Amino acid sequence: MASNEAVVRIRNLVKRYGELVAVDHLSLDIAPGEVFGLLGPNGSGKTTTINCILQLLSYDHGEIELFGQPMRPTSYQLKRRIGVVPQEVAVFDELTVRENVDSFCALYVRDRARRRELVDAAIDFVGLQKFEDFRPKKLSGGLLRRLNIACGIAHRPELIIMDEPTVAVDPQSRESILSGIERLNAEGTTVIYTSHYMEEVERLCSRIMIMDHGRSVASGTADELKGMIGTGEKVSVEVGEMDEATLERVRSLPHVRSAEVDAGMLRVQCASGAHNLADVLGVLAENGLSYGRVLSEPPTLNDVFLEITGRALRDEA
Ligand SMILES: Nc1ncnc2c1ncn2[C@@H]1O[C@H](COP(=O)(O)OP(=O)(O)OP(=O)(O)O)[C@@H](O)[C@H]1O
Repeated sequence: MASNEAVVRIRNLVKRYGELVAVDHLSLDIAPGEVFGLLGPNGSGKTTTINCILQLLSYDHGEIELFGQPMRPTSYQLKRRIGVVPQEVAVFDELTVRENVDSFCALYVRDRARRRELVDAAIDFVGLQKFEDFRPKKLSGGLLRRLNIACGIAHRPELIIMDEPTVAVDPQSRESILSGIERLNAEGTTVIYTSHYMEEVERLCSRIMIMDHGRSVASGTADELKGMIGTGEKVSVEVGEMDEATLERVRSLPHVRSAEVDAGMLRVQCASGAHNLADVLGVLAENGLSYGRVLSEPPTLNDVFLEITGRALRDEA
């Protein structure tokens, strides 16, 4: 494969469940070494897209290529280059942690000595060394998710597809999962990461596609996506009391969309533009108002989703 050839290429993918169009003319290209994020609320079509890529679902229309070759249900040579971490934990209850990882790895690697090395590395990677002999039922939700990941990555795939791997995990396991993905990517692995957590996608992903109702509503880097909208930063200033006339002056600043005082904090939503924070503080100073803490938060991917679709990302989460 030429180094700049897309690892994943999708053109005009359509998947219907009866009347419902779950994926609606979706196209994307993922380059080698990217962490590509599919971000969207529940039901936006992320899992369906993944399952189409993996040929676990038949689809109505479109083309899917992996590593420059058409992906078919029988493309076993391509499938062995992919590691899948499904949304639902899929491990064998009767096997221990080590036996589980080994049995998934054995689907691709026959040599026992090599497999032992890979299984050791995968267990180390997710930090389950102390739990090697445990059966899944004895593991917490977070540890189970880590086992799910070890099973998906042990054979060292070039492309890893992770479908919401941090849903319902404790903060420690979440951090372990996220930093693990960063390490895999640093080693050159391409990753597709689906989530409805914008903070995770923003931290991990080099590019993001925001999905809604099976369609791509926007895609780009996090900065590019935020640059597409008119929403700017949220400025919060600890003011204690504030008179109505000064508040009105803040409201009349050119880039201010709304301003209100709530529990001693002045909260200002700005449109994108330069000097928003300085302008707000300038009005306070001119009117002799002293202030305490000042916080300026840039727009989030939720603001992007909200501005494009009129709904919050987590409405249905
Ligand atoms: N087997 C199925 N039969 C009918 N409708 C389905 C089926 N699977 C998914 N859907 C519907 O297709 C749409 C897309 O679902 P999908 O699971 O791909 O979304 P998602 O973004 O992955 O959401 P989630 O985070 O909940 O998994 C939803 O409206 C869902 O209800």
